[in-house]
Amino acid sequence: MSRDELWDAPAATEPIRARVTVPGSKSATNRALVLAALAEGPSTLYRPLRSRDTLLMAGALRALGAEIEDVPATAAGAVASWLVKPAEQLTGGTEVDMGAAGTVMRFVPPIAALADGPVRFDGDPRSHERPVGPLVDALRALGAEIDDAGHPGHFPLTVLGRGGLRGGAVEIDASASSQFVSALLLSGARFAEGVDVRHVGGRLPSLPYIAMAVQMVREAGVEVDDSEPERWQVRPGAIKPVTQTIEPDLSNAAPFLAAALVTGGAVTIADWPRQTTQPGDRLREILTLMGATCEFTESGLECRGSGTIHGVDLDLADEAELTPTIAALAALADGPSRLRGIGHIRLHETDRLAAIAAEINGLGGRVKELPEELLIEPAPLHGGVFHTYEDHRLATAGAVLGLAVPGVQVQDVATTGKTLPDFTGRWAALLAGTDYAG
Ligand SMILES: O=C(O)C1=C[C@@H](OP(=O)(O)O)[C@@H](O)[C@H](O)C1
Ligand SMILES: C=C(OP(=O)(O)O)C(=O)O
Repeated sequence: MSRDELWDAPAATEPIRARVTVPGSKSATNRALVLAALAEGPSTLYRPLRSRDTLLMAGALRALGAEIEDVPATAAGAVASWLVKPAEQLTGGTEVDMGAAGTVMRFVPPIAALADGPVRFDGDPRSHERPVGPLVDALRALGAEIDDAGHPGHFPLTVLGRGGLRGGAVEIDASASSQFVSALLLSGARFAEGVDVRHVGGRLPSLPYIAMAVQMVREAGVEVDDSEPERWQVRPGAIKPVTQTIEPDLSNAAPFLAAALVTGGAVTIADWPRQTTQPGDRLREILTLMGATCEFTESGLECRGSGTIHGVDLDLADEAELTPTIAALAALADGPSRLRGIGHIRLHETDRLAAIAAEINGLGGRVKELPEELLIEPAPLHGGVFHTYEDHRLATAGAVLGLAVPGVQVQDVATTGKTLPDFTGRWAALLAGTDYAG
């Protein structure tokens, strides 16, 4: 499918009633892959996400010497898995394609410092714009050698692996991306002195994702002290192999649950974890504020729409990747909304504040973009092309609007493959109320 291709987003003719199984969490899959590649023996990940971002992570770790075997699901009911065998010694003299995956861009350079030769990092044009400078500075302070002479503090760059890293105490301004902190925590046990990271600077976004890194590193037998706010101390030591099942991606559940609100229907997301560090868990609260009733059932989380969507005033700094879906719902609400604390998503796959405002307004909406917020007034919307800027979450937001607004055409819907394989097939099953057959 070419990037210019337009997908006719289906309008719903009746309330949607469906049960949806969303694929595994991108963030958990890529953290688990990293830890498995650094562990002292083989690990198994059940139900990993297989999408562009996780295949790029697997490719990066293979380039550094890890073996990753993809074991498909069987007709007899065994779930799909990835078997990861770490390398005896991480190998340099290689290149890593990062695509536009923030997790690959931030989590892999610290690993490359442990390799036995240079590792060159490059990716999609957007990877040259997304921030990495504070992580480069931190890695240098921890003993790494990095050649970023072409465009200091940006990709493409080369990490000159020396087979190990001193580590120790470091200050980092992670206000542009929490992934800088997660990156240091995931590899820190393998640095000679471990790592003692302090965030200094503006507001740190996406805190639940740092909590996810802390939890997964601890599950791998590593000692982490996070008792002080904005400071994380990782003790040096072995990373234990872990056998684990990856949770469904709750951020990717957002557009499917939104369909219940838009159509006054009921959507159940299968296997929603009762306890999780995923920021998407806050959807239960957010969608309730927007007028839905959300409750756990035997099969997962069910959200029922009332037929009316309420406007909301929300600080979304911790779960900012939900913004495109929430903004789409807000554009269809009965009153104005204010989405705050989201300035850093200008540095995501695209400038999301600018893109959301331009595309909803292109359909007749009234969205005002402030430096760190969106103000959204409901307005009668009409059909038209919804551009997506190689941003998977813009594409799914266009699909949500299309349920209520006939004639919405989503450009480059295939960009959803960054984190969600076969989105259009899953969306068709949602509208039909049938199980997604794959
Ligand atoms: O660590 C992670 O897995 C993520 C952290 C967040 O990044 P930022 O802190 O850059 O927003 C989030 O938006 C991204 O989708 C995944
Ligand atoms: C910001 C996102 O991704 P990345 O991991 O590339 O930062 C996202 O998935 O919304």
